[in-house]
Amino acid sequence: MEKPILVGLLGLGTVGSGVVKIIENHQERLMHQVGCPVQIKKILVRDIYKKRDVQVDPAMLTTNATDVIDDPEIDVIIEVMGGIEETRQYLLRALRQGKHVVTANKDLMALYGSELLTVAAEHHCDLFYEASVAGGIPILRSLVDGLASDHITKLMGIVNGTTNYILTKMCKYGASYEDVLAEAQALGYAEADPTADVEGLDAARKMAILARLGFSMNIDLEDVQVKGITSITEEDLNYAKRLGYTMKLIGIAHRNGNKVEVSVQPTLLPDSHPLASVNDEYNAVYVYGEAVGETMFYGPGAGSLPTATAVVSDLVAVMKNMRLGVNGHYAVAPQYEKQLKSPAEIFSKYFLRIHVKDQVGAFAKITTLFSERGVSFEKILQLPLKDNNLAEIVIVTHRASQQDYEEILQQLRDLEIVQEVKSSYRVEGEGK
Ligand SMILES: NC(=O)C1=CN([C@@H]2O[C@H](COP(=O)(O)OP(=O)(O)OC[C@H]3O[C@@H](n4cnc5c(N)ncnc54)[C@H](OP(=O)(O)O)[C@@H]3O)[C@@H](O)[C@H]2O)C=CC1
Ligand SMILES: N[C@@H](CC=O)C(=O)O
Ligand code: NA
Repeated sequence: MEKPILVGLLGLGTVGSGVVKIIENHQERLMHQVGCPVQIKKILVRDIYKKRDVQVDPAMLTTNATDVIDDPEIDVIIEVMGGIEETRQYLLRALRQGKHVVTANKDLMALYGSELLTVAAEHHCDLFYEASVAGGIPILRSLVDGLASDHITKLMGIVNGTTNYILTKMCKYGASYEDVLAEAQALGYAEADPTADVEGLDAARKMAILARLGFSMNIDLEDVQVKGITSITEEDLNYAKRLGYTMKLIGIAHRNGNKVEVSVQPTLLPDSHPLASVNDEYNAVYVYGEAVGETMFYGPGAGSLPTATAVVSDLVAVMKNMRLGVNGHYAVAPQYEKQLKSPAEIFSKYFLRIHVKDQVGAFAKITTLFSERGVSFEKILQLPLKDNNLAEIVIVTHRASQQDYEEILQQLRDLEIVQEVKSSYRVEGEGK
């Protein structure tokens, strides 16, 4: 029997437990693929006495990272503990000792991916991170390998399982935000601190990673415009339904030449749009390449076994490379200079809901602001509110530049007849 490849696991939570199960249950298949057994030797946790939903030999558990990272017999470190600074130090230490790394950590890869990949390359190590974006969907591998020959100009998708789960349950069943967030946490979809999910930061991190790989540009997290789902109201969801839209948290990365825009924001999609029917914790990423045209990748974006599948597949890739005596990192070698688009160069349709004083000429004043900037309406509704002196106006515009639209919003807020701008969302798909 060949000597096993020994693995050190950092973390035994939702994803770590899935990794242990897959390595145990698929041992024969892994043997076939790689030609030698694989075995987890040590596992770092915070609390070795915690009750877990996977059985491991208690002697494997440790609360001392050194026991895992500095063990000379361990060839590969799988990091599924989360966190940024401490974790970054652990992985740098592992790479500098020549250990290969597999991680599911988008927080870390979005901020320090370039540094870690550089150190990995310097030490001839693999550093794979497929699970970090869209859980079980092999999207990074598809961008790096499957679409390697193409020039990708657009990436758009649902890349956060927690918020998609929440929006699905709120839109379809009228569930309350708090209840469904608690469900998503119990199901293991949410981050340890779900603020990153609901405020759009988790999706922004994933979009930065996707755009970096897809466009071969050094896209930083701060280049991503971010808005989360916390301010979406029941009224907005009702109007969306009435107008034939579905609300989704959508990430978009788009380039025209060297000019790029990357954003994450709640977006209204026509019900017929392919992303509108991606529900629950599922994710989907639409990729447009100049030669291939449209492609779409769909699958579970969060959860124990789906995410662990991506982690263990990365482990298989590492083990194959070890056996071949090569290493093939997902290089971050920016080939194109990045230039962010200005707000005047970013175009979209918009949904706007405002409360105005129900006075003669109010409507005309509002439409004038739009027409002065050449922004026309696709849909418009005006309804009386319970307070008889107020009316609710809902507008869906045709495409407008972000700059024009934001200036219109500012001018609307300054109008005496406008009581409040209640909500505003990007609208994608169909129409001019
Ligand atoms: N959950 C999901 O669906 C997905 C998660 N990810 C990413 O995978 C990673 C893990 O997520 P998940 O499994 O959900 O997280 P969990 O909170 O379920 O698990 C984290 C594990 O790491 C251990 N741990 C955390 N911090 C430390 C520390 N400082 N020292 C020692 N042990 C520590 C915990 O120990 P203990 O058990 O003792 O508390 C726990 O076992 C994160 O980076 C996450 O973003 C990526 C894709 C999907
Ligand atoms: N919290 C994340 C987990 C996977 O990345 C999500 O909900 O998508
Ligand atoms: Na993935």
